[in-house]
Formats: sequence, structure tokens, C-alpha cells
Amino acid sequence: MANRIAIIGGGKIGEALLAGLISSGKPTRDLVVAERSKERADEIAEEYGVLVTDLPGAVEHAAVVVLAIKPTDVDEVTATIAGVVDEGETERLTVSLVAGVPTERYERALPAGSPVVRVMPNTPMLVNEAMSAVSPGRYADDEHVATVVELLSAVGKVVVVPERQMDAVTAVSGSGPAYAFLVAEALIDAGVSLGLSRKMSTQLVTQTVRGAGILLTDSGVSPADLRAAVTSPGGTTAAAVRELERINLRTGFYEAAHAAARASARSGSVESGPGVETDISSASD
Ligand SMILES: NC(=O)C1=CN([C@@H]2O[C@H](COP(=O)(O)OP(=O)(O)OC[C@H]3O[C@@H](n4cnc5c(N)ncnc54)[C@H](O)[C@@H]3O)[C@@H](O)[C@H]2O)C=CC1
Ligand SMILES: O=C(O)[C@@H]1CCC=N1
Repeated sequence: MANRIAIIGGGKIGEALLAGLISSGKPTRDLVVAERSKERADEIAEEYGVLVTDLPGAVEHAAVVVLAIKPTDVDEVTATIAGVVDEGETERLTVSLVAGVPTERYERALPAGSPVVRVMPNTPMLVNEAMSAVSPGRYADDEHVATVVELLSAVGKVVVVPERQMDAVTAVSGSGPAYAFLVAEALIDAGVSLGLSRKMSTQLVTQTVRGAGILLTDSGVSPADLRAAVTSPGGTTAAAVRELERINLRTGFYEAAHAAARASARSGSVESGPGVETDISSASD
């Protein structure tokens, strides 16, 4: 049990964590996965050579249990875990990657005093370039936080934030890769509409997005200044940016991020159903 990590849910983010941990040198004998879908379980076992078993089996011998399941599966899964764990046994650390669900909900379901750490990662974890944010629950101490930070540092960058900011983090970095991919997708189509082959347009766009990302992270220069450096007076970029301002792209991103944060808050609330708006204004420091 000493070093073993159980990943519950071998879907997109569970696989991203598994792949990232293995590629960063974590031995497969220290990893176990529980996956409900037989087809998916077979895929994971074959691709990564890890033990894939049922939920109680995975939890039993693990020191850290990582939940990579949908918000709607949380209550069922935590009830099963609580059935496996002895009353008063609080050594096992639960790490939730689930959007929206507060640590308090796990703490209520697990044995009293169980340490829980909430994490919002993102899929670039697949290539060890995740951005993860970590929030300790009520019973998680500095050592628990350090354990989770160390785990996630193997697959990307990590920040620690107060839990009230998690819906905002989810909207920005959790969902964020999708916004970047949407921009890439649209720009590829735009290139095709200008007469480029799809293959050529894809190559031009993907390397441009990669290069822009690395320049942004490595130069220490603000996005506004980097954009200004591309924008020659009276030139092509200025013409394009004028169109993007005309269609209110910035407002679109504001609205999108706020909608994502509201969806995060909603998905974690047992009381509120779909469509119920939640006040997230308390997210700010
Ligand atoms: N996909 C993403 O980019 C991110 C997802 N998340 C969070 O990660 C969680 C999972 O998301 P995805 O991986 O995208 O979903 P997914 O649907 O791809 O994966 C969930 C997996 O859990 C399995 N599962 C459900 N109940 C189970 C049980 N009782 N025992 C074993 N396996 C079970 C399902 O069969 C499925 O393979 C969500 O809560 C989401 O909010 C967080 C950050 C980013
Ligand atoms: O779309 C979702 O609900 C999950 C959480 C953050 C990214 N994907």
C-alpha cells in the first residue's frame, strides 16, 4: 500500500494522469486502475501494462485514491469506497479531479477525518504539460498537499489555490485547452477557405499555436506585448484583429468562462439541478 496510487475512472483525464505518471518514471506496479467499462478496462491494461481491477480491489491496497469519474458518479463511488475503508481509518488520501464537487461532499461520505484534496488538472497532462490547481479539504494537512503537488509536478505545473476559486480555475485552465483547440480548428478551416490544403493548413496552424505557446511561457513578455510585436502598423494582423474586435471576441471569452464557472458550480451541487444558475462572485480573493 505504501506507494500505490489507485486511479478510479480510466476515461480521458484518468488516462492522461496514468500516461503522464508512467512517462515520468512511476513504476507500473505502483499504479492500479478501476474502470467500469470492460472495453475501456481492456484498452487501458493493454496500452499501459497496469493492473485494472474493480473499485474495492483498487482502493484496498492504495495509499492514494484518485477520482477521475463524472460528478454524477461521485456519490455511488464514495459510498463504495466508504464500504471498503475501516471506520476510523484515515491514512488513505483521496484526491478528486472531479469538476465542481466540493471536498466537503467526500468528507461527509468517507470515515470522519479522511483527508481529501481537490485538483483541477487539464489534458495536456498526456504530454507532461498539465496545468493543475490544488485545494486542500478540511482534514488535509501540509504533508497531504505536498504529496499531491509532488504527484502532479511529474506531469506539469501546479499551483495551490483556496477551494472557493476552483470554479474559476475550472473555467480557465480545466476547460482552457478546448478553447485553444477550437481556435486551432477554426483557423485551419479558414486556411482551407483561403485555398490551402487541409494538410498544409493544419501544419501551419499547429506549429504556430505551439510556437506562440512556448514564446508566451518562456519569454516572460505579456500576451498584449507579444501581440503588439506581431501587429505591424497598417498591416495584415491589424486588419485581422480589427475583425476579431468587431465580432466581440473578448466578450465571447468572458461569457464563455463565466458559463463554464457556473456549470462547474452547478455540477457539484446536489441541491441544484441543471439550468440552475449559481452565484460565483465569491470566487475572487
Ligand atoms: N476531460 C478533461 O479535460 C477534464 C476532466 N476533469 C474531470 O475528470 C472527470 C472525468 O472526466 P473525463 O475523463 O473527461 O470523463 P470520461 O467519461 O472520459 O471518464 C470517466 C470514466 O470513469 C469510469 N467510471 C465511472 N464510474 C466508475 C466506477 N464506479 N468505477 C470505475 N470506473 C468508473 C467511466 O467508465 C469512464 O471511463 C470529470 O469529473 C471531469 O470534471 C477535470 C479536468 C479536465
Ligand atoms: O468539461 C468538463 O466538465 C471537464 C472539466 C474541465 C474540463 N473538462
